[in-house]
Amino acid sequence: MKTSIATVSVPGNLREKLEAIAAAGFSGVEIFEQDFIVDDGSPADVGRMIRDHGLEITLFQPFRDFEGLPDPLRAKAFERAQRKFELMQELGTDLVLFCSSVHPANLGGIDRAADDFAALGEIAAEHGIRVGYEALAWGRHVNDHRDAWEIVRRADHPNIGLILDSFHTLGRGIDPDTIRRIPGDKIFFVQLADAPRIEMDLLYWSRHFRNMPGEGDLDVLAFTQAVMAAGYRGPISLEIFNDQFRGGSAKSVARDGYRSLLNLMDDVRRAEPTISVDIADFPARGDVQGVAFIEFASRGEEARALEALLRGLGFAQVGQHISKALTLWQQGDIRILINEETADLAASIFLTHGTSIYDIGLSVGSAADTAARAKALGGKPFAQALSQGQIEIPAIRGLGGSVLHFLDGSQALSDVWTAEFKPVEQADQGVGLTRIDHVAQTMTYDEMLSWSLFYTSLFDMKKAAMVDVTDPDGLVRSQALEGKSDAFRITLNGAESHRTFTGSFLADRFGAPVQHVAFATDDIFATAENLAKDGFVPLPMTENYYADLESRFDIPTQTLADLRRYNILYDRYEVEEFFQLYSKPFAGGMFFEILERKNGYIGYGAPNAPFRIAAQKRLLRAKGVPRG
Ligand SMILES: O=C(O)c1ccc(O)c(O)c1
Ligand SMILES: [Mg+2]
Repeated sequence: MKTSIATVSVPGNLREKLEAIAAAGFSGVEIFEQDFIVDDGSPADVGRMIRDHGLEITLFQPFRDFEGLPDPLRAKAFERAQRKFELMQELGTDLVLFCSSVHPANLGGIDRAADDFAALGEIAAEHGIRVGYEALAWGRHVNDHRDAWEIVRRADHPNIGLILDSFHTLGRGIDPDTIRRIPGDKIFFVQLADAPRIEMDLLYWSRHFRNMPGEGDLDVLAFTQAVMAAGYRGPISLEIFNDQFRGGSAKSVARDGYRSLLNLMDDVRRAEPTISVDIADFPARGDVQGVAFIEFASRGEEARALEALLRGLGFAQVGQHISKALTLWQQGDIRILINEETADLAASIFLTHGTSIYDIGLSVGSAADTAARAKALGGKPFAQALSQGQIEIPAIRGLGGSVLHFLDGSQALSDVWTAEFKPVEQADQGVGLTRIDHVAQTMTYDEMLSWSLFYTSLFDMKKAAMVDVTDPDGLVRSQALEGKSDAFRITLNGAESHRTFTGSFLADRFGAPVQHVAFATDDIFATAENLAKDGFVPLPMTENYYADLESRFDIPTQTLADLRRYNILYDRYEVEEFFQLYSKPFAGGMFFEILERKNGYIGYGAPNAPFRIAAQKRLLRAKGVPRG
């Protein structure tokens, strides 16, 4: 299968676009005319440059406002078309996209348009060119692929075919299964785009908000299944108009595009196994069964401070690595590693960013399969030299350089804790923390789609609704991703301003660092009591907060007193209840959360977030940001 992307989807000048597109793994490219015009090379030069990148020009586009015009406009449109055919010959491509006319003088009429295309087909044939007709969702008379198909059918010319674009079909709410009745050989080209479901003018929506398949809310899968079921076997191409992408990095946009396209085509063959999809086989999305470990890069004083914090939270040092400066801390099913190595990735991360979580271990069904899928979708495997006695654990680079390790129940991997670590202390009950409820990653707002695509293409995870969290100094958007079971949840927090608590943490980190980890307990009051005995001081909440809780919810007097006493935050939805408490920020803005979910509460306490952030900022402003 030819994988293709339109130049308009990728930022940069034409050369930068081509470089990124080729590097991401695409085999073809749609040349958006503007991108060609702004280049200073001749058509032949540009064509050569594209082929030198190992890319084929799959389509030249768009040609606007051709059909349905009265003379002399009609004659002028034919003349314009002829010039573009000549240009295409020099560029070295034979397929052009004509989009349905928005011209005020367009007279309409299916047969008039069909006659225009039949006549155009003759000229196209003389130039060895094929013309594909696409219904723009906002076309003046033709805005539905079924009408565009009727025009192509009546034009009845071998050089005239149909171009389908998922946005125009799905954006208008047209049933994609209507594509199944179109002969596949008359579909000349297929463009894909997704988009978030927002009520707005179609043209504006299309030109500014499209995104990669899987990043939005449209049923691009059903559309692509229909196209393939119709017998289409040409290039599948991404055509994404998106303001954010235009200002982003060419490399990342192209990489996300490739990931999204392969992920989608894999979904197509799994959803409808009778469809043959010509891409290499790779394993299905895995189910994540939980967070097996989180690993800090730290050193010296900062590492001692972190150890003290972990002890205060009830963790015991259960292991010392047999050959590395690596300690293992445990409570319940929670494992935390502190890496003080001076020569590997942990070292370089500590030196540049201070104490950070740089590695997350996930428990999956098959570690090898998960790593293979990640690689097939353009992910980079991660490997460091193994020290003596170390087990090789499959790992990949996350976006932005962090690391994900995969553990499973296989003999070799499940032995890692006993094989690689010498016992130090016994783990006891601690303060009652049982497991990691979620890991919260921080990123710029622009990176959120990349990360949600990264996780949802790799794992069986669903996106929860986006939540706005207000910080005194800006907005933070929060998106939760959840596995099939609730064993693995991750929240992506996108900061738009560096003055937010999230944004200021991000400013001196790299990639999309973990800012907080939430531990679950089955009894938060008992845990809080244990913590108090151990001298742990939680993030203090204000009296105003508790007065407001009292006014909003009917809370028994004793419970309310306990919430106040232990600085526990509270939320309720019908019978579902949620309790949270926080550590004070450490290491430049990281923190731990302790939570209890009751009666199936599935959220993250979003109503409490502004109060928690204000409390964190109050502390930081009072003391400056302690690093250790
Ligand atoms: O927004 C547009 O004008 C436009 C142009 C060409 C396309 O293929 C398309 O889908 C939209
Ligand atoms: Mg299009």
